[in-house]
This record gives sequence, C-alpha cells and structure tokens, in this order.
Amino acid sequence: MSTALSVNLNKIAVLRNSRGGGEPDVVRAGIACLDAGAHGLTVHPRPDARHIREDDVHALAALCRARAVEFNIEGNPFAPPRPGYPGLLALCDAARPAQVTLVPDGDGQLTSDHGFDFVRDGAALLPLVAAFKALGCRVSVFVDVGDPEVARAAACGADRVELYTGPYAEAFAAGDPESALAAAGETARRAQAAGLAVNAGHDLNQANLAGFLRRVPDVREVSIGHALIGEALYAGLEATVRGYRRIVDAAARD
Ligand SMILES: CC(=O)[C@@H](O)[C@H](O)COP(=O)(O)O
Ligand SMILES: NCC(=O)COP(=O)(O)O
Repeated sequence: MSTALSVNLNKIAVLRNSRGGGEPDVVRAGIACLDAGAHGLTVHPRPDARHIREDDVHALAALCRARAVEFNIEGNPFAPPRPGYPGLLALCDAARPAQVTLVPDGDGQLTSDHGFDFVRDGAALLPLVAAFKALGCRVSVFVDVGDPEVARAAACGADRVELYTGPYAEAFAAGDPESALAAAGETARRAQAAGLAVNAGHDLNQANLAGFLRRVPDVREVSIGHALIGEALYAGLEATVRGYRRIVDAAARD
C-alpha cells in the first residue's frame, strides 16, 4: 500500500501576507510541489485569513483540476461565515475539492491541536458530513490518537479519519516515540475495522515520517506543510545565496 503526499501550502501564504503583494506565489509553489512528485495539495484557510485566502483556494483548485490531482481543503465546519471567509461548506461548494478534512479548531488557535469529540459533536457532524458528500467531496475528520470513540466517525458518515500526529512528533523529538506509535497504530486499526481509511498529519517531517509509516498500518495520505516548507528553505538557501553572489560578483566585473 502506498501513501499519498499532500503538500500543505499555508506557510507560503504566511510569507506572502507578511509583505502584501503576491510573492511568494502559492500557485507557483503548488506547481513546484506537483512537478516534484507531490500527489496533491492541501490548504487550511482560517476564518481570520491569516494565510490562505479565498482567492488562493480558487486558484489552487483550478491548478489541481488541471493537473488531475487531489485538492484537500481543511477547516472547521462549524465556523460561521464572515467577511473574507464564506464558511467551509460554501468554500467547498465553489471550489469542489476532492477531499475536505474537518478540523474542530477554535478561531484563536495558533494551529490545530486536537481532534473531534464524537460523543459531543457526532449528532451535529452527521448532516454536515452529508452536505460535503453531496458536493462530491470525500470527507475526512481530524481525530486524536487514542480516542476510544474513533469508530463513531463512521457513524457520522465520514470516509476517512486524519490522525493528529502533533503528540507523536513531540515524542519523537524527545527521543521516546514508542507509546505514541503504539497508540497511533491501535487507533488506525480501530478506525479501519469500522470501515474508515486513515490519513495522518501535523508536524510530520523528514526525520519522523518513515518511523510513523512503518508502525501505523495502511496510511492513505499524509499532509505536510510547516516542516516541509522550513526544510525547503534550508535545502534551497545555499543555492540561492550562490545565485545572488554570482549577480553581485558579475556586477563588480562590469
Ligand atoms: C489540520 C492540521 O494539522 C494542519 O492543517 C494544521 O492545522 C496547519 O494549519 P496552520 O498552518 O494554520 O498551522
Ligand atoms: N493536516 C496536516 C497538514 O495539512 C499540515 O500540518 P503541518 O505539517 O503544517 O503541521
């Protein structure tokens, strides 16, 4: 079984928004990721539009359609519309992503840090999941590793769950990933037994990914952004500085 890599472009938009203007360009970055072999692209437009904006969603949806690859939009289905953010359902209605990943983030969160509470939110999720599926989207829901109620995602109508891998990444960085890996494997198996496919994401990187995929069975997709964009900066920094040196050195010779 192979695992698809979906690159999350949020952090390209963070850089762009820090200056206004259009650089770095999220579509150009998306093209580079797809040219390098990414199987799809992910965005998590937040209601405060701190990074990915509505216009980015449409531009990237068009790119993914043209390249026949998966576009994955993440967001909180309960967050109400506001200026600059039409709401997740309206956004998906307009952009028609192949997959929507429902994430229960509050507005003020720095980043995603927990999955759904299915006992509390299950009844409210049921009609929402149906509404996204009526748009033709595969629906994945963000879940905590170790959630004993993970099978309830199937009763909500979801197709997949995305395991929240932040705690695993922390345990790996601390040199003690064993119990996080065992728990992730167990949660994946419980979800799969309920008929759900399994995605994973959050703070995955080139150091911790292989160990995760070795231990957690049949992970269909990983979505990776923060670390990948940081690693890309390091990987490209030397070549870029050399390029600038060539320019200033050539100008000095003229
Ligand atoms: C659901 C998930 O784990 C990622 O989408 C994460 O939320 C990235 O969002 P930010 O880039 O806003 O931190
Ligand atoms: N769903 C996880 C995601 O899209 C990327 O998370 P991160 O790599 O930015 O932590």
